Amino acid sequence: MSADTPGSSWKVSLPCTRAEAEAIDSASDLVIDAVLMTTEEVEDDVERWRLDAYLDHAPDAAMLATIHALVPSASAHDPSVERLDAQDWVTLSQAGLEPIREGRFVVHTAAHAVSPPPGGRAFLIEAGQAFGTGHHGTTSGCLAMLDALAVAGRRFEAVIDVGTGTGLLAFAATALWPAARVVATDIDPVAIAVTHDNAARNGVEGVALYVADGARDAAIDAAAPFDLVIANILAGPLVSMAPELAAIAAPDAVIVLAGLLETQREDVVAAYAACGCTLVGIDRRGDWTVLQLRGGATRYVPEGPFDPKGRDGWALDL
Ligand SMILES: C[S@@+](CC[C@H](N)C(=O)[O-])C[C@H]1O[C@@H](n2cnc3c(N)ncnc32)[C@H](O)[C@@H]1O
Repeated sequence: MSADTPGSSWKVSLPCTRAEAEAIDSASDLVIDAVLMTTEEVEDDVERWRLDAYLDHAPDAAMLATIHALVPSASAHDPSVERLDAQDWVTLSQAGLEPIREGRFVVHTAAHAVSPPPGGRAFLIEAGQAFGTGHHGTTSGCLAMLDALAVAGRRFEAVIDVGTGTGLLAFAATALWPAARVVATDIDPVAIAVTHDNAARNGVEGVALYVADGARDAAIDAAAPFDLVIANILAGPLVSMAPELAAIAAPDAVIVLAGLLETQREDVVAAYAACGCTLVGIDRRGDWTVLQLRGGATRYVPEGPFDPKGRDGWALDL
């Protein structure tokens, strides 16, 4: 869909559950001719979310059915369809995205440009085809954890951000540890293209970008080991990737994991413990939990064949 055509646009809205919103936000294979935005409608009621689909054409019955199919819990609701006259739908879809501040970082859209705090760093990240504007607790929790590591005086030489989305966490790593080699990967080629554009837009240089499923990739192997491994994906893929992420971690590496609910923490921690990693810290953001682990004293060597179970992520019942 052309993202830069001002003029009439349409908004289709339906209620949804948090699980549906997370699935939509995280889906890497969703093909739909609309920009999808999910919003928590009622603070303190995690189940009441809303899906807004922005289109640059009037939705036909097939498009309405496609949008409806994304939120089965709303099967009894008629979608609200609103025509937004002579406005730029991209700006509209981002109108609610206020800048977020986390540690020394501020993340903003062009519609809400802000200056960085003193000694801080601002990143311009537009909402669009990749996940990671900083508004989600998993991303902001990772930003906070990275900032806290720097405040504590930790230094890293080689950093990898697996499942980079918009590239934001990789960019934060380059700001905190300018001398580090930084690698950012995603299974979704669109996310890597978005990260490439975001790097240019933010003057970030030197981040090596790879399209890869997890860490089983020759280019990642060649760049390993990493003394900081970041992965904000989802609990299912994180569990299934434990051996490969542990294997690319240097001895005593810091591993930051997010995308898991607090209720999934035990399963994720157990999967990494089986690969020699120890839990050293957590940051709770509502129902979401960010983990900080330490890699084993020696580099982990995976046993057995690669097990892709759980790669579908959000559908996995942990
Ligand atoms: C929840 S988003 C996080 C994006 C960003 N890192 C952030 O913190 O905002 C998860 C990202 O992981 C990517 N992803 C999902 N499965 C993956 C896999 N098996 N290997 C690599 N990336 C994956 C998705 O395409 C998506 O961009």
